[in-house]
Amino acid sequence: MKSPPAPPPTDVPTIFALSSAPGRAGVAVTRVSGPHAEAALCALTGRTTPPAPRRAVRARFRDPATGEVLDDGLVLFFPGPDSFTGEDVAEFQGHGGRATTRALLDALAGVPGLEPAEPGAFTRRAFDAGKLDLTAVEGLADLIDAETAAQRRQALRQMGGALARLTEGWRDRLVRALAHLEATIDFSDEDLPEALLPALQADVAALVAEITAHLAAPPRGERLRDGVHVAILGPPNAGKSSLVNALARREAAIVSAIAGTTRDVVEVHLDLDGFPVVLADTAGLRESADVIEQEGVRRAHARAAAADVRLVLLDGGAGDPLDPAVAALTADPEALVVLNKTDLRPDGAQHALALPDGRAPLGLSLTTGAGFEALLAAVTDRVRALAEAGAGAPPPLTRARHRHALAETRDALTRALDAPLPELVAEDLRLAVRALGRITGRVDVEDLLDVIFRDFCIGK
Ligand SMILES: Nc1nc2c(ncn2[C@@H]2O[C@H](COP(=O)(O)OP(=O)(O)OP(=O)(O)O)[C@@H](O)[C@H]2O)c(=O)[nH]1
Ligand SMILES: [K+]
Ligand SMILES: [Mg+2]
Repeated sequence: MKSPPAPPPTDVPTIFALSSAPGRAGVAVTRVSGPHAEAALCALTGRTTPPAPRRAVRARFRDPATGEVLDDGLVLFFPGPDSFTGEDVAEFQGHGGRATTRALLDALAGVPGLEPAEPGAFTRRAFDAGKLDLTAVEGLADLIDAETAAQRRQALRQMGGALARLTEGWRDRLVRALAHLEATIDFSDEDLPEALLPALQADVAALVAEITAHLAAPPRGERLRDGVHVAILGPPNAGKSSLVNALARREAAIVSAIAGTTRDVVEVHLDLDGFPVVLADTAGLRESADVIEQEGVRRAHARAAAADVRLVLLDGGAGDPLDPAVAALTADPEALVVLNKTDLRPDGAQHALALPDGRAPLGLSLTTGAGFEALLAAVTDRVRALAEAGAGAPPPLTRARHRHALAETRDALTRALDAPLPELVAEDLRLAVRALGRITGRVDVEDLLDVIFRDFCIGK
């Protein structure tokens, strides 16, 4: 049976921190959370009671020790449990200067029972109070870190509980199946529906199929969070570094007429139409006696293998652009093959080059700009297709830990389907419930008992 919620412990420290970015700004927001938040608000503003909940009121912030006025701003009070952390929260909105925020933080440090917050402490308290599950916490972190529009949308969706609802839905079904099975084991002398075990088998098999399909879907969420990796590959002097600079709109990589200029992998972060991209410039692929260049070529191949998109750039100024050193990469039907320097070809931008499989590479001249917009559109299309999770699509997994937990769930369920005894099936189902619960941070089994007692009313 569920015990009533424990009363809030009185010895939890009240924490405070600057919640807006430090430095010069119009406004700086400082938050205080915990049992002494109200006292801190009153001590710094000279009020005897806090303002009405969630109402901003003007106040002078004073150092309680000296009475010196530190700033003139707004204060708000969010009584628990209806606050971000679930505790009493006081918020000071002052001016965003370094000295001003420092003075306010020093004054708060002097209030009894207050201590500076560790990084993430407010969110940790929100999680402990059940205000946010782990996926929402991660969504919040991603939202703060979001650099592109698509990242922002994904983070907001996860923060809003899309992933939590999906996994909690699976978990509820699993908990129900497990509860029914536990009941057949523990109360086998009671009247239980005959068809329970076949129905359970069918439920578990359906869950395995759904989870397997979700795991098999391309890792869009992770790509959108971390960036789609695009590697630019090709023979020396094809213009790879020139292309990276053109896409980045800055001189990120060294360009020269000397073949073998680029040795290390040079990474550039881009925003292509709202999608984050990690573009990699690589060493020209060729046989070389130079050990440093050999290492560069090795790194280029490694990057090619790890990339989501391989862009193979051919040298249109070379006698035979279909360089044997890149034949394998060019033959990859997934690769985006581009013929650069069409300005040097007698057949120009409408080049007649065909790949061995009949495909025609996109033509490009970085010198004249011909074909650049089309290439940019082609790369953007690839990136969008890899990273986009449409509004109707199931919420993507955004972290490796989601994937691990889900794979563990599927493995346990698959074992359960083959387990010879109800007790062993139950054990595997329990492992699956626990693995699934790790995604949102729910690891309790209370709800299992709830289902047993609600659905069977055994021993009423
Ligand atoms: N004519 C012409 N020259 C180009 C074009 N694109 C690049 N180049 C020139 O080709 C030379 C090589 O360019 P890079 O960008 O250094 O080539 P890379 O593929 O990075 O070369 P490595 O790093 O040595 O493998 C430079 O002199 C560029 O200015 C183009 O479209 N037309
Ligand atoms: K070069
Ligand atoms: Mg280069």
